[in-house]
Amino acid sequence: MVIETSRQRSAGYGLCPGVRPDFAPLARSDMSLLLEQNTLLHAHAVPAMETLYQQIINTHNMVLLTDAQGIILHSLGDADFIEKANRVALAPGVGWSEDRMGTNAIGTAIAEKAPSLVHADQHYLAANHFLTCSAAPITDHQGKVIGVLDVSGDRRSYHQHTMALVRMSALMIENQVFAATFEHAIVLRFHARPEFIGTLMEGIAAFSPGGRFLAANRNGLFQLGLPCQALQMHTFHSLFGLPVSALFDHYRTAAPGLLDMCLHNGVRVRGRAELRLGSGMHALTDPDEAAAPSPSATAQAGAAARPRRLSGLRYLNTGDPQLEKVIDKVNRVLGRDIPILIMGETGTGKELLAQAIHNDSPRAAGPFVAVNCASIPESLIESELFGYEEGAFTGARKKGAAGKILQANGGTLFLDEIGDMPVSLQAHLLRVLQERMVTPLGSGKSIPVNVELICATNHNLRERIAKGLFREDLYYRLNGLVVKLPPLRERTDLETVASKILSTESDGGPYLLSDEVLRLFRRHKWPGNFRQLTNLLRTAVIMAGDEHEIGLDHMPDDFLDDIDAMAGPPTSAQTFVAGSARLEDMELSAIMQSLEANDGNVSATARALGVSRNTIYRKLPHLK
Ligand SMILES: Nc1ncnc2c1ncn2[C@@H]1O[C@H](COP(=O)(O)OP(=O)(O)OP(=O)(O)O)[C@@H](O)[C@H]1O
Repeated sequence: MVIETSRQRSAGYGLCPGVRPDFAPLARSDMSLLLEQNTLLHAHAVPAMETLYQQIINTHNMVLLTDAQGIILHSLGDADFIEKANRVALAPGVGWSEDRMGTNAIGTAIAEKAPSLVHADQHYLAANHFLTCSAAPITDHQGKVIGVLDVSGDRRSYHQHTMALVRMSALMIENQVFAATFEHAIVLRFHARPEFIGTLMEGIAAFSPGGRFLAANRNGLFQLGLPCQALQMHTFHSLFGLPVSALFDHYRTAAPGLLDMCLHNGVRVRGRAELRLGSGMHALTDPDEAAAPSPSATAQAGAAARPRRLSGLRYLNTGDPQLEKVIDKVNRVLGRDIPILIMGETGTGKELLAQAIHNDSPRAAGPFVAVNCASIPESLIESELFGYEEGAFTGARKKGAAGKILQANGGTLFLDEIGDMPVSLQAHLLRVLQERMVTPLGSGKSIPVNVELICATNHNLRERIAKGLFREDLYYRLNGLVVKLPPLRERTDLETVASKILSTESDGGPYLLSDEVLRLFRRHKWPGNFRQLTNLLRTAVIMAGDEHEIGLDHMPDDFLDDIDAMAGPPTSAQTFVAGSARLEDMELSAIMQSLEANDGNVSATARALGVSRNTIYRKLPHLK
């Protein structure tokens, strides 16, 4: 059936079965250009072709790679089985599209976007009847054919397993091209059966650094079981049940095993992720690198694996004067072995700043190890930080474990929420910092360590000292440089920051905030600071879909509720002066009065007036 349809197409091209085919290859300069345009495909296909050729050596067959138009880019094998006059047929530069050669495995695989076997006289042109050919298309992450892998040989050499080998090799190339296409992305390899990870059967999915779904390979799509379009609305969290931050935590551990995840459809899968995010953090994107996760010409040129830094201090500087001062101070002490204490409310970016300091410091090539002192149970902090020897306590791992301090050796140790460290452990930490030696629990041996220390807290440490909850001597040991990160509500660069986050969340997509939303953002108190803003914008981008302006309709209800709850009664500056008879003015007057009667609560006002909350929000700016 496929052959028949192809033959009809061939006739439609005006080809005559008896005609001598045009085996003239491309000119050398055109060929170089073609190879350049297909660098990524060529680079990943050649090793797979060599492996494939090893399986069929001495069978009078050749392995061919073509571009998306069927022009041979690379060939392997000996053309001796072809009579002399036709030996050029399978050489680089010769085109095998259906419109030139009629029905043939390469051209037909491209036309049908499916593997194709064309044997002997199934070829449209009589001159090609001496061949038997098995071809499989190679597609990119969007399902577009980017090339064809083919095994062609003397028709007497036909073997039924050839097609399977070609398909497997094409899949291997596809997976490699897929993984290389996404730089600055999270690339997850997964399967319900852990032994299939790293094989052709694995699913591969790519996510933006903020966790937004970008693409999946064939097996990935199959396992996820959702149409491509639906997947575009998903995030790492919604598909695999884990927030992206859990990935970072997982890969910060000393010997991370496979991830254990639950797909959105309840199937348990295991996986391994590569975090190709420069040096590990993901929230900030430089405008000129904003579109990085999407496959680009540079990726095609083979630049895929080059790591790029997006998390240095300069990327944090988005124009807020308070923050600029912080960055300036930090820059002065970089690499000078002065401990830095970062103060700031939750979500103000303390950890992000710590990571940026590390990335800009001379220790950037060393590890960055973060420990959240508030989230580890008190009984475990000691072993977590200092490590333990075999048999140090019940439940200890057989071979003991290196603590976080040792893991950070040569790099930076970030102690988050240091104010919550139990007093009993503070003396131990102080000793380590002073002596620069760690003694794992249960061990008599001290090990020298060399770490740069950054601590963070959202407590007032002086108050804690006064209450006997924090040791004064440790405080003085930690506060070489104290910097305070401003809360979001005090920052003057809210708009810039929001558009950076939008750019990350939408992989550089052109999302903008509407004026109404911006006004709301400026009024909001942002108790969760950047964490809250990032989550909000992530949802808003999904809600906005193809609309590129984020409006009130894309704001989650709980955010609007928060705004309601925080709004006080309107100020006198907002009081409307009645007197004009315009309908619009009367409307505003009614809203104003109702707002006053409801203590500024927008929901109650909307209910009282029988309109939506969005309508009230839209009118608010006109109440001045
Ligand atoms: N300047 C920023 N621009 C964009 N996103 C940011 C910025 N600062 C922080 N974030 C994001 O906000 C979230 C919280 O940041 P981070 O963990 O660094 O804050 P934190 O102050 O350490 O919070 P906590 O005190 O709760 O541990 C993260 O998702 C981070 O990527």
